[in-house]
Amino acid sequence: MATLDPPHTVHAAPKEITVFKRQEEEEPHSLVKYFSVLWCKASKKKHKKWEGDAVLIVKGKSFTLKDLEGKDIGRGVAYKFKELEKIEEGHRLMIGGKEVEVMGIISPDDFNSGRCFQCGGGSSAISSFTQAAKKCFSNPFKSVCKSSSKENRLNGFQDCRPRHDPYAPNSLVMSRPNNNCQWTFNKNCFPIVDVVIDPHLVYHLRPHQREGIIFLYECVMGMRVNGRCGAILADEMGLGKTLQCISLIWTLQCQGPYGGKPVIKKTLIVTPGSLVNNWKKEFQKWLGSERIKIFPVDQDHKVEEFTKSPFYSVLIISYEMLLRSLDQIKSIKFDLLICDEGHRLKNSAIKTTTALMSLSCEKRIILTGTPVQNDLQEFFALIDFVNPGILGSLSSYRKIYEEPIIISRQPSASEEEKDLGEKRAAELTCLTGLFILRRTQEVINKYLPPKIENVVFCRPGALQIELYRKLLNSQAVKFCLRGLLGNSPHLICIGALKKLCNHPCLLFSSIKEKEYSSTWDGNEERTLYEGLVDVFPADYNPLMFTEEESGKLQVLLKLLAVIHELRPTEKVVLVSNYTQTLNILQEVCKRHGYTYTRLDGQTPVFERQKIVDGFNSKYSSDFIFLLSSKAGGVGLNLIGGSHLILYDIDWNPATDIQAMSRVWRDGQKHPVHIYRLLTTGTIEEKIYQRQISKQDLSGAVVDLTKTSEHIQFSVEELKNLFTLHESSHCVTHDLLDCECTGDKEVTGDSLEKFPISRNCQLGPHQKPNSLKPLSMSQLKQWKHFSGDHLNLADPFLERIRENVSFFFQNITNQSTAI
Ligand SMILES: Nc1ncnc2c1ncn2[C@@H]1O[C@H](COP(=O)(O)OP(=O)(O)OP(=O)(O)O)[C@@H](O)[C@H]1O
Ligand SMILES: [Mg+2]
Repeated sequence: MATLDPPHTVHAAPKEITVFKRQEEEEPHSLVKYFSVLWCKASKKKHKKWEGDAVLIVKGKSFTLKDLEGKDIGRGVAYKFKELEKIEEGHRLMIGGKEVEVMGIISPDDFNSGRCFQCGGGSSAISSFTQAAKKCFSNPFKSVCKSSSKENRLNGFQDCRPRHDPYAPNSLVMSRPNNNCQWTFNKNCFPIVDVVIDPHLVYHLRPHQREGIIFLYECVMGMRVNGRCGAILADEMGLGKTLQCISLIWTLQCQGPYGGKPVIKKTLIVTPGSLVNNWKKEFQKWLGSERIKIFPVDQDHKVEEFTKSPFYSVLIISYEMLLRSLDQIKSIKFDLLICDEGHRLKNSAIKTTTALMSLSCEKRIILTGTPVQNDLQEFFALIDFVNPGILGSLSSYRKIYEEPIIISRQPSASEEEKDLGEKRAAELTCLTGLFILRRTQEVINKYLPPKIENVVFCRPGALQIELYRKLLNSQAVKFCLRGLLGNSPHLICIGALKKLCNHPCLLFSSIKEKEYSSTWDGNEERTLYEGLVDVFPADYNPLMFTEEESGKLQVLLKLLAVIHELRPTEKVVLVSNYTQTLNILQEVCKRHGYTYTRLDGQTPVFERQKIVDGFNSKYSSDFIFLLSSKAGGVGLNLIGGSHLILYDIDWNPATDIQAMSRVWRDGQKHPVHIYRLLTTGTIEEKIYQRQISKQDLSGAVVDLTKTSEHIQFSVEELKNLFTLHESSHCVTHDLLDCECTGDKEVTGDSLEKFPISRNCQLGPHQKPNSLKPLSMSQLKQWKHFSGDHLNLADPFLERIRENVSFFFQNITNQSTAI
């Protein structure tokens, strides 16, 4: 057995312990002890040059030395393990060629949570804060205000009063800074003045928004994590993150706790292009146009204008425009930075993130409706953006948090690994929870009208079935199922099936397009389309499509007709993921004389808000809003519509959820009806099942940027995808293990009684999330019945039943529904 260090004695003697390389000699059940130590390379010098802090872990005869970034810097097995047993504070030992001095004992709890790594590592701000807060603090007024200017200062602020009455009923008063904060931020010893939110705003605030404003205020004022001024407001969609920010900006721009001096002068709001005008509108809605001067950047209003004028205090700019005007933006001193839909900053390497990181502004807020904790790397990027360095370097974060957490989630993890991973996750949540706030939709449910959600399984038309069979018999599909051909041919097959489900004419157009194409891709696609044209009538013209050819289109038409008839003043949002499908839906609107408006990827950004406002206005004559979910999903308010029809389905549940929450939100006056149309027995059902199956959610990366190209399929899965179930009323119901035969209305418990929990990587410390996709077991709790069911209480469903094989329905806020 080799020894790493030959035994020798040094005067004043740290004891050398002989170490063996072999770890297996470790005693399995021996107690683990942890010590904080200083370490340096072994030398005989009297005055040591200590290299740094480290954590020593001793288990029986074996030990590991880790630096504060969590990296192993020494490990081995001790020969004289009695020495290890007796370690105490002040001891010096030689281990693994290093000399260590024991500074103290670390409790297993501090090790398991990872707290012991924080004191020298990235989270110093937090630990020094908690330590400082615990210490008895001398009043900064006493110590600092002895200067000769003290009296002048106090005189100057003698009649410093809060801007609004803090004692008025219902007033919303911000927390006063504690001594520690004053020490850092009130060096001039200004008297403390209450910061009170403008009663004009408070009047409108929901309780969760009041709390949200206090949270944001405390974060940006450095009151939650000492010296750090960042926050992430991750409230679910539609909870009014905009109003909370507007209230904060207005408050900080006029008031401050130190002598009443305003905290900020200029604010930068960066947002997706389609929401620039939405921000403008919200400012006007809540503050009118006089109180605060905002400057939305668009084609006619360039950043220079803002730079030159002292008049404006808030610059609203799109992410794209920000990159183009970065130099100008950098020359302006912003005191507050708000990144709306800030989930896009989850990648620290992308230009937008580096550009925003380069701004010197310390008070940074990310707004996002998407949960931030499902991917630990993305989580780090967001945290590091708002509070740079707070979790240490990326490499130490990986060692201390990410690795143990991921290891603990693997099926092969030992009890010890599971325990460590859980504790590290809990600690990470606890640290970051100081400046992340997420509330779920439930907090506003009671202010919203009922929501009636329906999943409608539409019978495919005869032509659709024939074409579907033929596609499944094609060479291309057979090759896919044998795992042959590279270049993702399955995506082409899936695409063709999805088009067919929407309408056969879409497939026809693709076939015709490819007929003349000579690329390799084209060849592949041709094998898929072989012989298909013969199935269509000889004189088939896709522009003259008939409505009976698509099961979903027939259902859609009947739905539109019944809505028009029974609710003549209500409007419909009609959503598809595809521009070509929207073209067909638009044509249908024309044919039937339905007035419509449309927003898709081609709609110029500056026109979007106009279109949205037009539709939401009570004077609008548009009956239908045609929306491309990918283009217009995020952030839009379409409360003018109270019926939302999802014509097709996306692999990513987040895209569909985004679209659905455009109408069921604050300001909606009518009960909301949501219809998700799926073609029975086809790939659409499979995609839906994939959306709701537990297995798919275990990774739970619910993210708008993930598309079907990122999804890997096994041959087994492809076989399932490429099967048509012609005899089933509803394959999804067949999979539910439900005893009913669909001939009577079956109802489980209401969905609201069923808390839904998302498997996020940080473990079970999150609250359930109401806007997450359903799971199979939750779907089983929905009312469900076949299309042949006798008494349908819902007049809308009654009208479409002829073309429908099965329904699922769930009602939220039931009291006044339908
Ligand atoms: N207290 C309130 N009273 C009435 N309406 C409100 C209130 N708060 C917000 N709203 C309205 O609710 C709608 C949704 O708000 P907002 O757009 O800020 O949501 P959000 O949290 O940003 O959602 P998303 O994540 O989808 O962007 C807006 O029309 C807004 O004016
Ligand atoms: Mg928003």
